[in-house]
Amino acid sequence: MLKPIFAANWKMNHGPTEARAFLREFLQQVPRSSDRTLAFFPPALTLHAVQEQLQDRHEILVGVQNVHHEASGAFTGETSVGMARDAGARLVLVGHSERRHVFGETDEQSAKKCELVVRAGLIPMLCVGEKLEEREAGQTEEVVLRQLEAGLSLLDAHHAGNALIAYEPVWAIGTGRTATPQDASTVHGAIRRWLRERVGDRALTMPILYGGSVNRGNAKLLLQAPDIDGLLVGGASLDAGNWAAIVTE
Ligand SMILES: O=C(CO)COP(=O)(O)O
Repeated sequence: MLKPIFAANWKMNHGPTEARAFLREFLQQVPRSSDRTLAFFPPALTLHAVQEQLQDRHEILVGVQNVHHEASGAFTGETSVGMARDAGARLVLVGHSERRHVFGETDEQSAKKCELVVRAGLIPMLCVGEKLEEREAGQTEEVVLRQLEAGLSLLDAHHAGNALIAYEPVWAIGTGRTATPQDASTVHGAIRRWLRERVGDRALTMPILYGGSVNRGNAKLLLQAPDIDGLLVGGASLDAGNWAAIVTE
């Protein structure tokens, strides 16, 4: 079993002041441990405050929730991967379902983002997941593997093998409806088999995270299921005490 990764995606929550208060409380409750990896994806404007609070805890990874698919230019309101790196991010979420379905991000853009992220020396966490109607039509694997293939298409096997993958079924995100450990594990297994074709045995140690209505009641069971190597959590990561309990239980 790989060392579990607990990743908090704060989405558009927690400005710098709230983030500082969150981390003061969280760090008191969560001692350093080599048994797990922790990561935070705060909003871009909060990144600096998070880095400041984590200055003695370099083992905790910090990332951004998105970058633009071009390296620089006239893109008002956007963040480039170079800026993310300069600000201290080590990870970048790519292709999150809200980027895809609320902001219309395409597979091609996800691919370009992954390429820029890797070139900048950062690590992409590529998010994939099917919509409810796709699941009901029996298309889950087809959709997930298509997104995976497209997202990693511009990377060589070495860099693709360094990516992190997050399976987040769209119907489970923020809905209180979690995939069962068995259902999630089946999809993770399909992802791992596909990755093995693409990057060889490196796929055996590539973390595949599950996300979608993870909470204190289901986190452990999900992590016990085969091929689920970590959790990418939205709502349940917003309260310091609750998130501390999930990562330490
Ligand atoms: O989108 C998610 C994490 O990236 C999941 O969000 P929730 O945990 O709120 O369902």
